[in-house]
Amino acid sequence: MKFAVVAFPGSNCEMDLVYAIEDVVKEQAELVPSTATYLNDYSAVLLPGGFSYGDYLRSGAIAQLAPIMPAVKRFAAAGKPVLGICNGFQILTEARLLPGSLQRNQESKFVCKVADLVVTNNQTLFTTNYQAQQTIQLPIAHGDGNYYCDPITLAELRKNNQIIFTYQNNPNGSVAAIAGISNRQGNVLGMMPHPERAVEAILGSTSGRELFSSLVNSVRKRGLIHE
Ligand SMILES: NC(=O)CC[C@H](N)C(=O)O
Repeated sequence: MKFAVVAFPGSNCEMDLVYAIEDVVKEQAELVPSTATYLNDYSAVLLPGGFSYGDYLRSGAIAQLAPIMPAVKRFAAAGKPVLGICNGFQILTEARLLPGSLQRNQESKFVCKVADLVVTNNQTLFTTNYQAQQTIQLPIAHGDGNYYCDPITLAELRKNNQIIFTYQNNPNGSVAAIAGISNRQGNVLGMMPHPERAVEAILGSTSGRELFSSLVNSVRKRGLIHE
């Protein structure tokens, strides 16, 4: 199975994602430049963290216009897995593949620390290897991680179990302490914490491993494998 890791100008977590896939869950990962227009050969598409286009205008606002994005939208519309981490989450909201937006942290400061999270939905393509309501530790590192959506959208997210991760100690002012959400269909996940930075004990946490192993299992079960 082959995963696409899309690199935008200013991405800085793409090699950490490649490491998590190749060295930890032992699958293939390919870096795909954001100038590409084709993603059909992949089992999943991953949008990494970083500062695409220097976060100009708003984080993710320019990246969502990159040539690769129509292919990401087609991939998502086909029900295949798309994961956006940190800046990747920001790009997915800007592209309207996920509802709401990521705004400046409440205290207007960049937050960089390990966060305690709750896996509030372990029934997604990305979370089946976690226990229900499991507490996990993942690093966060963002200036624009304050998730906002209006009350109607929040009610829908709750009703459809689209809130996948929440913070135990809300570090950025996010509505309902939301750290990660999925789309209604469950195949697109955006999260501010960095699972790819928590895949080896030496990194301080291995809580990210289950996310990648869940994704591999789901791809296998659904027959989405491209060799
Ligand atoms: N680590 C990241 O992906 C940073 C995300 C984003 N550019 C921010 O500071 O909010």
